[in-house]
Amino acid sequence: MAQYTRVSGVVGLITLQNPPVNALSAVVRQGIVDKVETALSDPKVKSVVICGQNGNFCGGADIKEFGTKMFGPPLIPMIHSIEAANKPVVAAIEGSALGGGLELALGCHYRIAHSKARLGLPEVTLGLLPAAGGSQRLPRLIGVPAALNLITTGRHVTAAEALQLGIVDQVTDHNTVDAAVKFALSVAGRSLDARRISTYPCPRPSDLDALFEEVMQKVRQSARGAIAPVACVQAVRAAATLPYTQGMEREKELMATLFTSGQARAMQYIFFAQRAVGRWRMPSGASWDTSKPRPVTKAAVIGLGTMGRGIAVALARAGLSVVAVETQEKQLLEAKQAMSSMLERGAKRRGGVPALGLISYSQSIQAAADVDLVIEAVFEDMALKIEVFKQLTAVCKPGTLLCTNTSGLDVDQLASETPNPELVVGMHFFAPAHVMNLLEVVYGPRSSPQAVATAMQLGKKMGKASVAVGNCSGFVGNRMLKLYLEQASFLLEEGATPELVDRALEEFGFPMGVFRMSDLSGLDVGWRVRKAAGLAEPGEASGPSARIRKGYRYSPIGDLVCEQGRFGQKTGRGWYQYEKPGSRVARSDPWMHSFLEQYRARHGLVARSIDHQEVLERCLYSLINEGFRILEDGIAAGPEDIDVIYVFGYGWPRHRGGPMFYASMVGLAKVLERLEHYHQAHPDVPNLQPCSLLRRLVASGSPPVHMWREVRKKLHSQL
Ligand SMILES: CCCCCC/C=C/CC(=O)SCCNC(=O)CCNC(=O)[C@H](O)C(C)(C)COP(=O)(O)OP(=O)(O)OC[C@H]1O[C@@H](n2cnc3c(N)ncnc32)[C@H](O)[C@@H]1OP(=O)(O)O
Repeated sequence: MAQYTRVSGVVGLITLQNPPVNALSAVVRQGIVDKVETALSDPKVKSVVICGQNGNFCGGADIKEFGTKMFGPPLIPMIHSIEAANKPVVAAIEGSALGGGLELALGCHYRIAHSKARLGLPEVTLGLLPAAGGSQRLPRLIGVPAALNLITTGRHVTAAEALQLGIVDQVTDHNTVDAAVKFALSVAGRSLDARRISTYPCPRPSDLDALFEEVMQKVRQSARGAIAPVACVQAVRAAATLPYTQGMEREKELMATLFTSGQARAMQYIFFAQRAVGRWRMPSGASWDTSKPRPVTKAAVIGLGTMGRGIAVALARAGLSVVAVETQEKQLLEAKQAMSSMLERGAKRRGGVPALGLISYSQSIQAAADVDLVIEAVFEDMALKIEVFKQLTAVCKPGTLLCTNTSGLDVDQLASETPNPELVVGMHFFAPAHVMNLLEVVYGPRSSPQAVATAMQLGKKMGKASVAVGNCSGFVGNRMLKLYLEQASFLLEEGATPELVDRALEEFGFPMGVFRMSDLSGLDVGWRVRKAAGLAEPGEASGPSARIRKGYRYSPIGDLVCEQGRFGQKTGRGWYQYEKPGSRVARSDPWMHSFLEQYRARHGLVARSIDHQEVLERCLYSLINEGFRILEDGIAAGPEDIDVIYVFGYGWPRHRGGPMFYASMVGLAKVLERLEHYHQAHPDVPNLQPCSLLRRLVASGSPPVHMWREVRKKLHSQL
């Protein structure tokens, strides 16, 4: 709803009231329509200010209303009537003005923003476009190139940038509503002819066609099959080439296609999933609302390899004091230099001052004596980590939380080596840790809820989607990835090439196919893990037994490639060839093709034709099947947790909503049928056997994702 008061005698003040972000729900829209009418018809009122309750202007349309029958006055005529008003209307922007919120402000005649406010048209991130006139007004106000940038990326701008771009008229450090009221008094009675953005001609750059062609090409490339960014470009083009009313028609037409699309549903699902994972729950019943995090102002990072450096930088950027420890002098100096330039580059890109002063460097673990929390980031070796934890236990003040950055080692085992296992949690960061926005917080049976709450809050503070997961080999992300990688190798044995597999996955929307991705991360990493697990065996054994380990089908192809010293980009050779070690452009490698032919010949395998559909079904459905097992085991609390992990950490295309949401879109019965089919064709691959939770869901009529938890609960109660 909206509240109306008269202030300073002649200013009508309309306050949007819909906590927490004043989203434009039906009642809020009705409130605005009514209160604007009241203000305009009150002869005492000379000008109007629109603001939001609790220091937040407006977070846009109410996303919860999408996909339901819409009631209440529509946004477009509501904004038009504000713009057409014969009294000046000033938007007082505090907190955020996003999506429909900014569109509402663009319908006002003036905009005053607080210096800490954020503005943007993020509809593209929800699979939509700014369809309440935003795609038509913004280019008229700030020009086509700047509007294209904001609308196609959905990025939020600061008040300072908004002022520079011309989106707002004034920025204040003081009370924004007071400033807006003062401003409204100063413009009362002035002509509004030059203040209605919809009447502005759209500035047309001379090379309009070339500009749109270039932007469209760029957008198509980065959108990877997402339709909203393309529609955003088309809508801005309409603003630049058509009169306003026709542009609005085009905006409406484009929005109609997006609004009901599966992509919009997927992206809106991820929006809410990202927030839902913050409401974590452990199998013990402990949860986010009953567990209070501890304050953390000072943290230590032990080990300054690639991961440790990224973690320390991310902590400093979040405003924490960081003690960075590396025992080797040479490595410490190198790390210091690298971390300083990471901070400087980041500050240059984002604006602001690099947080160099927040990090102190030391060769001694003693420096961690007074910190609130330690993140150990030494080499992935259990014995080494146990030793470091022993030292930390001796050095740190009582109650210090001990976190291990590991991508798969047993957090419980490590915890059991310390006198206070309740203080131990895993923090699985993704490389590069100062860039990637995902964190798996791994709890063991003895981790205290407070330790989990603290790690989750710290992750959030670092700007990462943080997901609490149980302890098991590979946790959630890597446990599922293992099956995806395994199927990709089997496909090579059966006749595919790395190029074919990668093309299918990239057309699906992954930024990189599995083989290009493996080349980037380094093939030796997985090889080391397989050797440690007793899977990788040296040599070129042939015959069926050479492809069986522990009774199941195993593909040694990756091990053989590593035996050739081909570790991916860093050695200039992997599944592809590169111009030189460290180069990034993957080129098809004839060596690999003849290696695969020889391999198949040696093992008596006959290559067959494999299409994209099979690649997707085998790689993705096996990964999804493991996702169901993870749910069944209670390692992830719900499908949203898995989907957030995959979208934020593994490049799963956001417009497909994450693997579990994707499975529901494909149809659980279809996923089950295809898994059964592939399991029959490959009985030596037990992982293809459909998981019982999937069967149970199909038997329950394939309920939507948000109801899966109920089915799982019933399944558990019957066990
Ligand atoms: C066919 C024609 C139809 C025309 C339809 C017109 C379309 C208009 C386009 C739009 O306006 S689409 C919406 C655009 N707005 C956004 O994308 C903003 C989304 N929100 C955010 O980015 C953030 O929430 C925030 C505003 C920056 C605040 O961030 P903060 O970290 O402070 O809080 P959160 O935890 O994110 O959110 C708190 C709480 O509020 C819920 N919420 C936020 N925004 C909306 C919204 N626009 N609609 C409904 N609910 C919203 C959020 O889900 C959280 O609640 P929860 O219960 O914890 O999930």
